[in-house]
Amino acid sequence: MRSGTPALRLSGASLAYGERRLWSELDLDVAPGEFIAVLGANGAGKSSLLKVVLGLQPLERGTVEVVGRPVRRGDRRIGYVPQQKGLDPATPLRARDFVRLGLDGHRWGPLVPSRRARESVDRVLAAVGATDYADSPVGRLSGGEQQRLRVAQSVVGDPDLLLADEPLLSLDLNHAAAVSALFHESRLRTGAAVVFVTHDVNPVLPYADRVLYLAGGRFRVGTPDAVMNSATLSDLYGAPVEVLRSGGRVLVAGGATPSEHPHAHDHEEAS
Ligand SMILES: Nc1ncnc2c1ncn2[C@@H]1O[C@H](COP(=O)(O)OP(=O)(O)OP(=O)(O)O)[C@@H](O)[C@H]1O
Repeated sequence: MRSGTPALRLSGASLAYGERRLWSELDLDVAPGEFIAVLGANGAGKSSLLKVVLGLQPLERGTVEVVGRPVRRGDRRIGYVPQQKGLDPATPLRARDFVRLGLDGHRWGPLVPSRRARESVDRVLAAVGATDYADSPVGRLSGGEQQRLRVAQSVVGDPDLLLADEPLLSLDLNHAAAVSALFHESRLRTGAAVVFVTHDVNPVLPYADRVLYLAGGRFRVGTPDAVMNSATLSDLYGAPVEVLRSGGRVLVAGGATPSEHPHAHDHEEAS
């Protein structure tokens, strides 16, 4: 990785499906090793943002680069945890082989046996608490067990950029904490940047350097304190939102519906 080059750079980026614009004029640099939480209501365009970075969805306007190069599909520099869906029960892979695909799934032919690869797989399996079911067929595992394997697969290849789409869904508290900590550990160890889509900021509050909050076509980006407060979110939603802090947790109250017709260029770096 070239030093000083952002792991992810979006410049003047707008995304639309037909007539419907999800967000626009998004400028965002994510530094190597940075952890950014992406929040927002259902349909705000969080998953779509990840699809843009994966080269699966073209921008309407603007540019997107991963470590200084335009995005392309199948970029091995990116680790990705897709939004949860069950694996086919008939999938014959064992858990450890599924994780191993994150190391050499792009190669044709049989997996190359190597001690280093095995150690890497064992390390991430342990980190997500999957050692006990490492040799079980993935299709027979529970949703949460499969989800932990997806997380392990995304980090095992030491990518420059980690994209995770609601990776804590259906995880119990202990495993959610382990998964958040694994992303944090990855960025410390390898300098990976982490873009973490979540409905709840609390599990990642200890790690998030910044929050990108999408709502009604607008956004705010800044430190968690700068974004997760009543004034900033009320302004973003154009309706009263109350942000409460209790015991180190952030609670967002208020049934705000983002404006369907946001003002043009209404976004800013919160400070
Ligand atoms: N390929 C597509 N074509 C047309 N519309 C799409 C497409 N993909 C997503 N959308 C729509 O764009 C909107 C944003 O979807 P997206 O999945 O990015 O939202 P999200 O913020 O991740 O939501 P959630 O929190 O529910 O996962 C949704 O209303 C969705 O129906």
